[in-house]
Amino acid sequence: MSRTMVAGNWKMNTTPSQGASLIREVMEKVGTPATRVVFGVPAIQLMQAQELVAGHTNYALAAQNMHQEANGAYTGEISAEMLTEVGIEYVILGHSERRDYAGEDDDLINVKIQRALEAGLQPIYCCGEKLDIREAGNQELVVGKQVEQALYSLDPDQISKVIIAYEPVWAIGTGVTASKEQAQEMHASIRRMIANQFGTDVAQNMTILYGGSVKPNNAKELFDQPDVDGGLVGGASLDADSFAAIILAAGS
Ligand SMILES: O=C[C@H](O)COP(=O)(O)O
Repeated sequence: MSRTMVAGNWKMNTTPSQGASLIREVMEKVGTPATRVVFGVPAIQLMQAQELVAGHTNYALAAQNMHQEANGAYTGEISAEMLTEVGIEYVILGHSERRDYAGEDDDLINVKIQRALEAGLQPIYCCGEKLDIREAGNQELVVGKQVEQALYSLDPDQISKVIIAYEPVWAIGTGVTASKEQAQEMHASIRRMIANQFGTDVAQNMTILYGGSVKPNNAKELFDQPDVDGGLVGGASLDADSFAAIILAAGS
């Protein structure tokens, strides 16, 4: 299977009707995509959006979060099993906004990843350094620790279902994108870590996405890097023309 994927993370944007229009518009513009396309929609829209993508080759949905327990007295939360029962295939875990605003750390994210995998979801695991870490030149060290804590306890079968999204926090929603060299350097470093821990085959098959101000005008040069397999796109995924252009930039 090809490693390429373009995922949109709508965050807390779009009402259900706006979201349905956006999915329809993107699908109309792109047709059958050559790469996997995933819409990361707000929880309340998942079931309606699932009806729109069901049966369409290469389109799928991601939840933006889920709880680490299978069920129980967790008011306001959504479980992995609830997601899989309605046909959701992916879940975004460890996004920097959840780390910052909900206090999630890599130990918790590790538990969530295991729960997601048990339920049959593919986690899109987000990691990435803040600006002060980048300025100090410690990005490989810090991202390496995140990857180690969140993923190293997985078994070979589990890790083969994980997608990693490298998202430098300083590039998220800022309009400042990592250069193609910076992205490639970090993606290669993450892939090396995966190879060292799980073997070359696992590393070579792993999808590693870049996220952080991906736009139509920078997507191709980022996606052309040998270790950048596509993108996790925030702001630009809310505009059908922009998201369609980014999908097409990923090729196959
Ligand atoms: O999950 C997506 C990232 O947070 C990137 O967001 P952005 O494309 O708006 O910078």
